[in-house]
Amino acid sequence: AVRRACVLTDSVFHKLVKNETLTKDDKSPVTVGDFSAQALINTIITRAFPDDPIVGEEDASDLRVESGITLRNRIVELANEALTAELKQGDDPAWGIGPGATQTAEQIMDVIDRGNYGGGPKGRMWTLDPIDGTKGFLRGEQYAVCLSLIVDSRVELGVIGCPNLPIDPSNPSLGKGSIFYAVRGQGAWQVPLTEPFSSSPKRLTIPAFTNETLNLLESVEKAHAKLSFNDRVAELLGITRPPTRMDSQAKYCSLARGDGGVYLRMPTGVGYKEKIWDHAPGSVLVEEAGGVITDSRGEPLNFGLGRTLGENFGVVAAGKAVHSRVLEAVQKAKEEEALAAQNAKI
Ligand SMILES: Nc1ncnc2c1ncn2[C@@H]1O[C@H](COP(=O)(O)O)[C@@H](OP(=O)(O)O)[C@H]1O
Ligand SMILES: [Mg+2]
Ligand SMILES: [Mg+2]
Ligand SMILES: [Mg+2]
Repeated sequence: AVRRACVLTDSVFHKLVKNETLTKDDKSPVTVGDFSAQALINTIITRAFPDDPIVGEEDASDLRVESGITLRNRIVELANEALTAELKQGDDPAWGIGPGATQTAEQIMDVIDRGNYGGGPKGRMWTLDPIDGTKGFLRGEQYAVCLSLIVDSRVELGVIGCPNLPIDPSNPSLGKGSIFYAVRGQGAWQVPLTEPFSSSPKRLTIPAFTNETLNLLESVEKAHAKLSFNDRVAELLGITRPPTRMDSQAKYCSLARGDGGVYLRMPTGVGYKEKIWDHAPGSVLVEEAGGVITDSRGEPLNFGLGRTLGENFGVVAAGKAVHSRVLEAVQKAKEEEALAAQNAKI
């Protein structure tokens, strides 16, 4: 499902025109690529696991009204193109894909809305972010197709497709496009996007870092994370390498294979709650690569609270040894901030 969605989103990027993007209520963008990829993946999950609910980022309400007709028609066309594309290794026609698997507009809208599940502490559920890092996607930079399976609040499986991420940053000639995946207890792995089943998977482990090699992975978008706080944490840790900024859960993939040493995402203070689909796949990937992921207090992320992670204390992910040092630096930077705020009041 993730491979097929990556092919879809990559082709949408090359065909995207200006009026194919909507601005959601929270001012964030969503494109025909996000909607059609959610239709595609929800179709496959629904056919393969009919009883499983899905917590998906997008919903079809804006497409069901008069003003959404042009966008809806385009999404139906793109979703059907992706659904009916020829079967590849690993595909099963029972999943509603392959030549002839066309759906009506009504079916496409309904299957997008299979992502409306509210989440919660008990039972099986999938999380889907059809395009994570939509802003990166629109810039032609990093984005990711992100899927996870949660059972009783615990992430058991994470799959992250990164069409624009170099396969090996130290060897650019290998090109771009990988799928990263982890099954709880079975390790973290990387396979090429083009041939995910016929190549031998590469096992990922977070390497040891020194102060000279350590660096931060952070958002490109200033509205998504408090980057000035990251700078102070880096300073406290004695980090000299500049941070690596990239959109999406490609940051978790980069962390899992050692391209960067710490993923730090602190709230910007506008009351935004982090969404479970933005962290569930990445969290199991990092843990299976030998890392630790918590909020900025050192508490585990709770995937059983609903569609969000609840009150926002940020996210800290790193290798085991580095993680405890980062938490200390984060506490120190928070204390400094509180002190400065107090002094400002006086
Ligand atoms: N104010 C905010 N604070 C933190 N995250 C935010 C935010 N507004 C939007 N986001 C989330 O940030 C995600 C992208 O993260 P990153 O900056 O790491 O690329 C978005 O995912 P989508 O692009 O799937 O909507 C969105 O869910
Ligand atoms: Mg979005
Ligand atoms: Mg997202
Ligand atoms: Mg998204």
